[in-house]
Formats: sequence, C-alpha cells, structure tokens
Amino acid sequence: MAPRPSLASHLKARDLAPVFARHGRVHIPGAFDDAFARHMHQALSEATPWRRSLAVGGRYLDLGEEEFAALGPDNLAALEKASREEGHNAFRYAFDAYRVSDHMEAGQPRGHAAEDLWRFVNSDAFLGFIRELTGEPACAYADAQGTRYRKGDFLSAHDDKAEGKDRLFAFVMNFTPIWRADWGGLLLFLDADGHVAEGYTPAFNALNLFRVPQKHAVTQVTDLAGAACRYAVTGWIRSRPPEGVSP
Ligand SMILES: O=C(O)CCC(=O)C(=O)O
Ligand SMILES: [Fe+2]
Repeated sequence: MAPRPSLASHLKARDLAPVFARHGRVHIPGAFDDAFARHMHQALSEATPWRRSLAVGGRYLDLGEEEFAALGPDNLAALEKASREEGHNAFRYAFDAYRVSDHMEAGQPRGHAAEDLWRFVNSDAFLGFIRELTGEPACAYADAQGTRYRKGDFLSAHDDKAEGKDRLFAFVMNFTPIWRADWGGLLLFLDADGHVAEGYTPAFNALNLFRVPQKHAVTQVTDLAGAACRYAVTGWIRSRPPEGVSP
C-alpha cells in the first residue's frame, strides 16, 4: 500500500504560530511522515507527465511534452528574442507543472500520488493545522500543483495576488532529497527595498507557508545543479472553494 500523507506527529501549530504572526511566513522542516515524502519524490521524479509552463514575451504557455517538442527551434528562438526585448520588469517564468487541482476539480483523477496530497490538504487535519498556525478561521480550500525546476528554470518576483481566487496563504512542499543552496532554486522573500529578507533552500520534506500578498521569487537553477531537479507541490489556501467544487 502506498504511504498516506500525514503531518509529522511532533508538529504543533501553536508552537509555530508566533513565528508566523511575526514574519508572515514560516519554514517547517520534516513536515510529513518520511515514507510519504519519499513516495512523493518517487512519483514526481518517475511518474509525472509534466507540462512546460512558460511566461515569455508577454505570453503564458502551458504545453504538453509533444506540443513543446513541436514548437521547434525557430519558435523557441522567437520566444527568446521576445523575452529579451520585453525588458527586466516583466513577470517571467520557466518550469514544469502538473496541475493536480485542475484534474480533481474537473472530477477526473488520474491515480497520481499528488492526488492523495490534494485530498489531504483539503482535510480537516491539514486545514485545521493551518487555521491554528495562522489564526485565520476562513481557510476553506487548498489548490495544488506539482512543479519541477530544471537547470535554467526560474520564477521571477511576484506576490501571488490573483483576482477572484480568494488566496489567503501560499504553501510549498519540497520533495527533492538532496539540494544545495548554490544550485539555485531558492525561494526568496523580498522586502520593500528589493533586499532579500529571507531565503529558503528547498530542503527535503519541508513545508513553507506564507501570507499572500508577499513579494517572492524562485531563483534560477544554476549549472551546478547538473541533472538534479527541484520537485515541489505548491498551492494556495483559499477562503472558499471554486464554484461547484466540494473536496
Ligand atoms: O516553488 C516555490 O518555492 C514557490 C512557487 C511560487 O511562488 C508560485 O508558484 O507562485
Ligand atoms: Fe508565488
């Protein structure tokens, strides 16, 4: 039987609440039962049909493997040219995504391990933990997507605010067994002066939680990462589920 998701028994929301109240974010190492974390890494690294997610040249692309391959070098070169021309202030990203909530909200589960995690983040066990940790009783729904960042991938600075999505908090669960800060892929929080207020290395089995809106970015994965991939499941805690969805 596949390991089921559960929070590590030593975690106490009330112990973490003062940190969250002070900073609007918290890094929680060893968040899940270890067997589940290893199971998630295996599913993300071996059994996930990733889609290429790109914001480039003012366009937002979401391409299956074949569609991405069919783009061809000319189109890719045109996109890269457009992205160079759009300047430094544009919101840009390049990573791979597996949109679990899209499947679940449409009532079309595919049997992926991340679906158990989607069910778990929508359980009273998890939402109750987040309510107690944040002091926010309105936490009602969590969406989720798997992500993979490979060499060169990144997510530029943004604050997660999205009209009509009722986002209260963002979460990131890291599932890469070995990672080093000098490989990039760091989750940075930026202050009003553009300085790095805090940075989280994607440590295996850590749960990061932060208030929305809040300026943050994922730094580009460097050459030093070699073939290593940064795997995570990320999403937002919302004050209500999307229309017609009751997880
Ligand atoms: O993967 C991360 O650490 C953060 C992801 C993020 O900020 C986002 O998806 O909006
Ligand atoms: Fe974000």
